Amino acid sequence: MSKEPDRLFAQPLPQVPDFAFNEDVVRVFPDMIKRSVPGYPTIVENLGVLAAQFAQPNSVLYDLGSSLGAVTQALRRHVRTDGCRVIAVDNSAAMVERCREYLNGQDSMFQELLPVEVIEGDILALQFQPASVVALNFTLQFIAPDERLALLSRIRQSLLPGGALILSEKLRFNDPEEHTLLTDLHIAFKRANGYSELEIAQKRSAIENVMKPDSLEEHRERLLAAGFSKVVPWFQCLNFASLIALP
Ligand SMILES: Nc1ncnc2c1ncn2[C@@H]1O[C@H](C[S@+](CC[C@H]([NH3+])C(=O)[O-])CC(=O)[O-])[C@@H](O)[C@H]1O
Ligand SMILES: O=C(O)C(=O)Cc1ccccc1
Repeated sequence: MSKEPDRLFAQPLPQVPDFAFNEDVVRVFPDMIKRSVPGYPTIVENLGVLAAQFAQPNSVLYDLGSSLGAVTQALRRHVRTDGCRVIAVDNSAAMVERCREYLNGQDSMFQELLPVEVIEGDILALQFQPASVVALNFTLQFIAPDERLALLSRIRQSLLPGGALILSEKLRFNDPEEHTLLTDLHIAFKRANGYSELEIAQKRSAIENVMKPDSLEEHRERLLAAGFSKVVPWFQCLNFASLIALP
């Protein structure tokens, strides 16, 4: 994994452009996500453990919005179920290119890993195959809000009995006091990880047009509307959470 530190927003920018998953972001992404998302390493590692409980023989495990394939690597490390394969999908060409390199690296270091296919494409246009695990690890928040229900409904339709969707997201909170407290604590987390006030402010303005978090209640309602029968939060650290949704 690239060890390059994230300094993308360290210098004052005359105008902060909208955040995009381009080559500059790809270069620093492992550092950026670890220093920006409290609990990220715990979520990724445990996603593999969870997936192993839901994986069904001869089915697909999807990693949607796979970025550099951290979730895909965890799935391949933990799932041993017969006939499973991983399909990782991302619409950033720069992410997909580097993801394939990292997965080749994983293949050369470990034996008996699940087969994997990395697709460069829009998850909104994907034809889903029968799946036992679908991971949306901090991806749904980048999908246009009016597309989210239809996507979750298609995922629900593709899920096999015994399978699960694992959905991780940044949350907003309807209670203003709770929202402010957890947002301030998230800023303190970023500061503690070496980000300056300028970096925090410029990153915030870069993502505010492209990343639209929902509340836990909105997630639950929409997942039920999409046909899921049960929604179980299994992790929360500050304003970041991960949910298990059962078909
Ligand atoms: N419509 C779309 N179709 C496909 N990919 C998309 C789309 N929209 C956004 N993406 C992709 O979703 C990913 C979101 S990052 C996921 C982290 C990863 N899951 C991880 O566990 O390391 C989250 C973050 O950076 O906060 C990016 O790679 C986008 O290109
Ligand atoms: O950086 C932030 O404040 C975030 O909310 C998370 C994030 C992490 C990586 C890319 C975009 C957003």
